[in-house]
Amino acid sequence: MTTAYAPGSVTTVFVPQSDPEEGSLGVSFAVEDGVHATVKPTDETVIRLDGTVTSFEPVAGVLDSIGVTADVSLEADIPVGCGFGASGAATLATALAAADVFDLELSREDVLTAAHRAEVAAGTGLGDVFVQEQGGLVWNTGDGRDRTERDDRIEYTSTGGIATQDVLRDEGAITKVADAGTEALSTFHPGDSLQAWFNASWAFAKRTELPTQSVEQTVERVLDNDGAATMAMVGETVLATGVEGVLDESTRITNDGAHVR
Ligand SMILES: Nc1ncnc2c1ncn2[C@@H]1O[C@H](COP(=O)(O)OP(=O)(O)O)[C@@H](O)[C@H]1O
Ligand SMILES: CC(C)(COP(=O)(O)O)[C@@H](O)C(=O)O
Repeated sequence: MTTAYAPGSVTTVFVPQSDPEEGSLGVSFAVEDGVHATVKPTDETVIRLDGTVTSFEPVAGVLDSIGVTADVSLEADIPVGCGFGASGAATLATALAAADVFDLELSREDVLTAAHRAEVAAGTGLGDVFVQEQGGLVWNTGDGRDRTERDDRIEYTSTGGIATQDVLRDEGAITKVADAGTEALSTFHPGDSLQAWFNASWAFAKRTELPTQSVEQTVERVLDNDGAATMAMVGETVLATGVEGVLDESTRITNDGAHVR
């Protein structure tokens, strides 16, 4: 058996593209907490999340696409379904571990492409795995993907999940995301402070109408404490910078990409 790890990632702003092959436009960063996948060859695929058997469409899909069946044990340090890209991290870590344990002739690029296609096919992600593969702050504002290393501390509170599949299938929501996202991305400068970018991201998030009341109230609490905050796309999660001890949890941007352990 082989265990691989992929960091979670947070998307602040995104703009879906009509051809999903290269991923969406947007600004995301990888976080220290992620998903560990232990893969053992078996006759029939079984997927467990933190010890409980579960269906996990992109994980099952990536195994299918590379032509193997396996017992997959996922351990998540991040909440699943809350905008930390747990689906992408689980899929990428599973693909990396499977390529290793089955001794497949797959390059890292092949593994990444398989994980991305499985995420797109399941409707659970549009580009998270490209961020998780490399780590750091990763953006694509229309001129291709670019990356910088950062180690900002982030506070967050998750109050619930939002199924990414439901949002991506909602044409009205996606039109608002694309309009507001395109405008926000035109103001992105990689050297700017995270505080400035979170403020721009929150203006984007409000225009998408995705923030719930609980997200709005939590963002207000951060602003009242002189920090900046925004919503993780797509989950009922608030991310904050420039505050200490205001939200429940903390993590950091990580510059380490996914790897076999
Ligand atoms: N216990 C669970 N809670 C939430 N999602 C789960 C669970 N077990 C498996 N899943 C799967 O995890 C995936 C979550 O994907 P998504 O909504 O994109 O979340 P995230 O923002 O964490 O990537 C879905 O494919 C869902 O079926
Ligand atoms: C915004 C999103 C589609 C969301 O995904 P998740 O973190 O899985 O909720 C992301 O994958 C992206 O491509 O920018």
